[in-house]
Amino acid sequence: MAATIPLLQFVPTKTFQAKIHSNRLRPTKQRGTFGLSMVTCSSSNGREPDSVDGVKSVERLLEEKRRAELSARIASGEFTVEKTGYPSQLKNGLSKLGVPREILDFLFSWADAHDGSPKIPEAKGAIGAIQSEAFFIPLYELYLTYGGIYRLTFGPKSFLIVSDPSIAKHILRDNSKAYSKGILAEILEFVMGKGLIPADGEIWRVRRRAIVPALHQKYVAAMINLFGEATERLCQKLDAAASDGEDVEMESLFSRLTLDIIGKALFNYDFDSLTNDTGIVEAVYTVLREAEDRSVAPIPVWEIPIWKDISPRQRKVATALKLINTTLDDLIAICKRMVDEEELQFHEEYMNEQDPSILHFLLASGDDVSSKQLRDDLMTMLIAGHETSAAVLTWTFYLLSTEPSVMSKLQEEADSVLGDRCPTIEDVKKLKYATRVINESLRLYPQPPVLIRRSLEDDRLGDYSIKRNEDIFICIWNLHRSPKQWDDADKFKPERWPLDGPNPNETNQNFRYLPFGGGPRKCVGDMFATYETVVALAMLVRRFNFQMALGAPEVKMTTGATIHTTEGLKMTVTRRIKPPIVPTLEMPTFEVDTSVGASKGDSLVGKKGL
Ligand code: HEM
Repeated sequence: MAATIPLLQFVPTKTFQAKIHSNRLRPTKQRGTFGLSMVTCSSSNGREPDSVDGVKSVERLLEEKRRAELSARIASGEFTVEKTGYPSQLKNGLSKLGVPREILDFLFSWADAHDGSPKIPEAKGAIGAIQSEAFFIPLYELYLTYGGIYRLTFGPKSFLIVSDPSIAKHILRDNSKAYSKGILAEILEFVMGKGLIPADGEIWRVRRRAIVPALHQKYVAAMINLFGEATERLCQKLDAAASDGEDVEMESLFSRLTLDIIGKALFNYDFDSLTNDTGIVEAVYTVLREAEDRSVAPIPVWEIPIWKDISPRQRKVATALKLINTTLDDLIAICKRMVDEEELQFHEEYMNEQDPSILHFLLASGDDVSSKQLRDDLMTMLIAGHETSAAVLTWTFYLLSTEPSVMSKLQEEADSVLGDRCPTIEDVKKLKYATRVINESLRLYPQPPVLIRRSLEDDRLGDYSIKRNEDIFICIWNLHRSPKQWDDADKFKPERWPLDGPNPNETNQNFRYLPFGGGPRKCVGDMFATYETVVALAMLVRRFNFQMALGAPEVKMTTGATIHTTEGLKMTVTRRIKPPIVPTLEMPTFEVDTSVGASKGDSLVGKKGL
């Protein structure tokens, strides 16, 4: 099944850049991950020599021309299938299975006669002719032409692309029982098993009911300290880089930051990946990359039994998985012993102060589940809560590098709310602008950019009838960037979310904004992730200035489960000359740590004098 996804590796037009983002998004020829896409966003942060601008504007003109040509080709119907493809495909499929032609003719003529509904607009798969490889960019182009639902057909395979809020609401919330995770579950099975993300049906219901209570308010509040401590470790790394005048690659640092956080938060394990790159950390990355690569492989060779034994890569994956599983089994065993020795009084907001992890909560709650299922759930949350948050931070810092005025406002807020302290839950609630920056970053760079579903029964989507077994992509990228839904859709504008308004979510935005999905399968870690990214953002910007590094490679976008960069986010980090801090009554005093150099004030983080 994974082999179907690379078929989607088509298009992005170079011309798309001006449309999508004022910072010149541009496609690349590099391979995408998770079958999705790749574009580049050149990000020089205004530091390119002037002469380059002339070349860029010629390039831009050429790209606009190419884009106009693409639009004209779409409009001319070149990619449009005249007749609905589904019944004929189904008919052919059944015919190949041996169903007699006469019966099929009778059935399909009856169905046609009784199906008064219009046919879903269809784009056919000669799309490779457009010559490009990014995924959601052409999906966006086609959305502008075909509207909120259209079918994309590649040879024998077809997908419904949904970019309409009310249809998204129907699939995700109103009729969610009629949809499964489809392809996604198939791709992720080897690593997540029957964990919460791929699981469907009864297993999902039972596991969701067990896991959601673990992320209660008291737990999330306790995590704020963990976010602060982990970010402080990152600050120390950046401080050293600032002293040495070395540029830093922020994407990999964010990936490590969030891995360290999620390891502690889930099973009280310190990956310490900010300083350590071997063993279990390497194993986690091996497995993650494999999951992404499988989704774009043309042939699912890993399903050939002998391949597992002879392919060095597959052997490495198997070894990595074994190490992770053994580590998780050990952690589960250790935690079980702790719970057995504990004087347990389990209640709704139960939390063990020494080990506030989700694993501890689950075991203490008497969660009656096999170690394998527990492992699947932990692995699922490890992946779900790691790359997503890292990607949010990466793209937020990229966006900030393009809008210095937003950065200044953010720093002002961080200075006045946090001073030199490690954030508390009350602080985080006051970091309203930082929260809006994260909300807006998630609008422009949704992680993941598409949600995958498969229909389990016939249904109606808007004006259209669909049959069971349709593979569906709910294109959050399109929803979040639709000019129908947003003013200045491509502009990074945290101000679009009023500071005194509610936190934007799928409900109050009527499903045009879905950073954490919606309906029963909505992310269980939304609050956790929001606080995590707000804490990291505020702590980093109060202490450092960030600029795209001089001569850094263009920031190019490639999508896996989340949107990655292709060559990292290389930045120059400098310590801020700090403004005076005006103490407030709530603010504790601090001991001065004179052991640290130029940013002495910042080294006080977490050292409360009172
Ligand atoms: C900024 C960070 C995050 C983003 C953008 C994000 C986004 C999402 C989205 C869009 C979904 C819905 C998927 C779908 O409907 O197909 C989802 C599901 C999920 N997320 Fe997150 N997530 C984030 C962080 C986390 C964290 C930190 C955790 C765990 C602590 C987590 C655990 C999960 C789980 C378990 C599901 C599956 C829920 C279910 O199917 O019942 N996520 N996430």
